Amino acid sequence: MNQPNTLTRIEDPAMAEIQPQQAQPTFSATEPAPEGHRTVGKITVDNPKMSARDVNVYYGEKHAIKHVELDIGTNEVIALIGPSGCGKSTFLRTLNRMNDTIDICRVTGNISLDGQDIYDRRLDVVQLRARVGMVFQKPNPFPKSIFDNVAYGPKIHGMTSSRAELEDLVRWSLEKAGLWHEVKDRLEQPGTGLSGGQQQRLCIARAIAVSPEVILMDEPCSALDPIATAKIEELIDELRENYSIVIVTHSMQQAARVSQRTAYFHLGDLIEVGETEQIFTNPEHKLTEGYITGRFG
Ligand SMILES: Nc1ncnc2c1ncn2[C@@H]1O[C@H](COP(=O)(O)OP(=O)(O)OP(=O)(O)O)[C@@H](O)[C@H]1O
Repeated sequence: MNQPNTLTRIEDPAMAEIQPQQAQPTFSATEPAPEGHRTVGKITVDNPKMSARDVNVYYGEKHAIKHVELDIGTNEVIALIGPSGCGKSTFLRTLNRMNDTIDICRVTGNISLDGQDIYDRRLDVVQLRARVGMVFQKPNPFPKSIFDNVAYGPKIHGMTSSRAELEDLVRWSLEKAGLWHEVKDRLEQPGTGLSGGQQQRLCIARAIAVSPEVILMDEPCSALDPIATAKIEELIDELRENYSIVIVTHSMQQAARVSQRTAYFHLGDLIEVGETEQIFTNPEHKLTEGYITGRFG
């Protein structure tokens, strides 16, 4: 799908030569896309895990997400990028109904997980959030031991039938999150006593312990130093084998390192989506280009 062409068609070949220079969008970094704007690039994938169609989010009168259409592929990492306030986190939160917790927030449109409408009233939101887990910007371990942080979800969901099974699951999750060797001798100590990077990996272990299919990450490295960030990025790459991952990031380098597809948001519109390499080397839309070249944002 292409953006609406703002130019009149130029048939004269001599004129066509100057067309690229004239091909400026009618909108700027501070203006919303015009009514009827359509996302540039391919919003669909061959093997979607989740699909968002005509998704709108309102906070009271504020229209924060506008007619967004996007597939989340199976076993892919997709990065959501864009200037502050463009709606990345809002869109991310629609994917596991975290917005339900905000009174003034209203979501319209359709979001499905394996073809099932996640906004269906009969759907159990607790189950949904186990299938679509979330890792937040600031590591937020429970005020419990390292073991209990990970064991909590499996216990509530009745996932294990014996202490030994639970211990195996906790170990597996910590191994998957790349934390086991650092904590195996202090499982009974508080999770809050770990370093920031370790706490974030603990939160990832907690998310994967309940066997999610999708993991939403909202700027998971923004509170971490470069070494801890590198570990989380490696982990994201490994986790992709088993999960679909949607990551909001302010770091374009991070988006380029960890994701296969990138979606660029601007004032609530999904402006462009495509293969990460293409978005960063050859974006089609002027707004995407403006953002990735650092002209605004
Ligand atoms: N709880 C809320 N109540 C009212 N407005 C909100 C709320 N949360 C977000 N908004 C507004 O919705 C818009 C999108 O916000 P959102 O946090 O999704 O953007 P973002 O792209 O994730 O920004 P940032 O990169 O700064 O985190 C902004 O204008 C914001 O002020």
